[in-house]
Amino acid sequence: MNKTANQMLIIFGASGDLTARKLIPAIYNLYKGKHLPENFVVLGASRSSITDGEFRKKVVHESEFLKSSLGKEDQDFVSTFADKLFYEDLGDDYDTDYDRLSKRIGDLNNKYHTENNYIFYLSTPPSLYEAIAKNLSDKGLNSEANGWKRILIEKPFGYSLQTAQDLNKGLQKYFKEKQIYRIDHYLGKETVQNLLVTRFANSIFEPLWNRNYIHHVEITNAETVGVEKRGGYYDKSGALRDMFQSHLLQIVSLIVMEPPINSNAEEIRNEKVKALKSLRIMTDEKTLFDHTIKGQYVASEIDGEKVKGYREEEGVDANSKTETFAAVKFFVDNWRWSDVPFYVRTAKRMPTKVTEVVIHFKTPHHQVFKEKDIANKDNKLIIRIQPDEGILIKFGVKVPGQGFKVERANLDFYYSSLVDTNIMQAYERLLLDAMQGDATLYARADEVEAAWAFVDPILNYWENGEDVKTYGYSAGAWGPKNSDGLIEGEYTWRNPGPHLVDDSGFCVIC
Ligand SMILES: NC(=O)C1=CN([C@@H]2O[C@H](COP(=O)(O)OP(=O)(O)OC[C@H]3O[C@@H](n4cnc5c(N)ncnc54)[C@H](OP(=O)(O)O)[C@@H]3O)[C@@H](O)[C@H]2O)C=CC1
Ligand SMILES: O=C1O[C@H](COP(=O)(O)O)[C@@H](O)[C@H](O)[C@H]1O
Repeated sequence: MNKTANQMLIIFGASGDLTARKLIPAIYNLYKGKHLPENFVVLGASRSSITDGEFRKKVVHESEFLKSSLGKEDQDFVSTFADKLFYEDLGDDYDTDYDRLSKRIGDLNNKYHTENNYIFYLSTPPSLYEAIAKNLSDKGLNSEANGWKRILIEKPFGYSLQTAQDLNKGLQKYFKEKQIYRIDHYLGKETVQNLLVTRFANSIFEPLWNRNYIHHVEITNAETVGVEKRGGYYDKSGALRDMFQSHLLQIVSLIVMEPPINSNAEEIRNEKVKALKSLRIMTDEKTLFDHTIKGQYVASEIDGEKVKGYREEEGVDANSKTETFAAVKFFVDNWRWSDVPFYVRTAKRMPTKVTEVVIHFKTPHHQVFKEKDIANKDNKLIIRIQPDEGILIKFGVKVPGQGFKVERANLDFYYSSLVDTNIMQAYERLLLDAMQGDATLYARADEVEAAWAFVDPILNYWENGEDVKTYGYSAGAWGPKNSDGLIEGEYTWRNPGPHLVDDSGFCVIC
């Protein structure tokens, strides 16, 4: 295991949702699991005027997010952990505020011997990232002359290719690329990382991992929740920016990439960038019309309870055309993947929470046994990212008895069946990696830009195209009805669902 140096974590946006919901619980679990260095403190910063004690009360002692994961035995840990947390408020006058912040960092560093090693975690609105980086630089807090300095930013990394490039340039004025960590929490999920191991630590999959044997690739990311309290943010973002550009294209890059020469961060990221650059960019309106589907959930009942439509959600425009469902078909222009379609969909308010990758293998080129249903005849490798993390292989077996009737059987592996395995949550894993200076699971500037280059034309078309429609789907259904037709031939999504709205045709809501 790598050694974690003594250090300080400075969280900007410490009074916000992400800090309370994800960051502090993750740091607490690292503390409890003895992964933190001996000398470690957290300094929270934001404009809210609160004391160290009030901060500790909010994010530790009275935190509903921490409470839910605490057992009786945790009480001792909780108070010693809380003692490691501090808070400094920032007003709107950056000069004096950052002077004060800089002095506080220095004082804590001297008192708690954190050896001038600092991680600045920016959990603020993204519009502040560059300004914060500049302020830190103005105070010399980016200098590695004495101790290392890392800056960690949350998605979204831009709103388009242009804004992502501007953000990258803006940050790189003040921090070197190797100091910048762009967090994509899907890369912190064990099963996403396991995509690399499944492919490159086995000799049974990789020989088949190409156009000769794979018919198509299907990726589904479904959530049961709606936009919850993030309507204001989401309405300006939509599913394509919120999930597809980041998390889902990261998964795609791990499926598409060539084997890296070793597991070094730069080698893996070089291959991921090549993979993202090989996605065929869709430019003409006909292809964009045929290969993309945009949907939005409408009011419905789930288990007897009324559920709001997207347009009724707080913070959402009553005439919004923002998509809560996005499905895209695309191709990868390289030797390995030529002509293999990829189908990727993501949505909120679906019947179940699931993220999975399905590799559909081609059916045998000569039919020895007569099987009827082609969709059930193909071998499938299903990588369950969440929940029930694991891998399922579907293959044909003979039904006992006369003749050769073939049925699908399952070879099913569940991560939970591994003994003594404590699966770290994504934020724990990623924070620990950043603390140890391992950027393998962080997105590099060129990866982010390559993903935007693919997504930009779809967004432009969805926002400005003449024939674009936003199709309705009932909250709790598997998306708009016409999304079933996106997958060609005799195939469909692995879990096609009931289409509660207008089952006979399309329900267009714009
Ligand atoms: N919440 C989530 O689930 C996810 C969030 N993210 C990203 O994480 C980041 C934070 O999100 P979230 O916590 O939800 O947002 P919130 O709106 O809940 O929190 C934003 C924080 O930024 C602080 N802030 C605002 N202006 C300033 C300023 N000028 N200087 C310092 N601090 C400031 C706010 O505190 P104050 O008003 O006291 O200054 C608050 O603490 C965003 O970039 C978001 O996109 C990414 C994935 C998921
Ligand atoms: O980044 C985001 O991810 C969550 C889904 O994360 P998961 O780990 O629960 O799958 C999504 O709800 C949110 O809209 C998005 O910003």
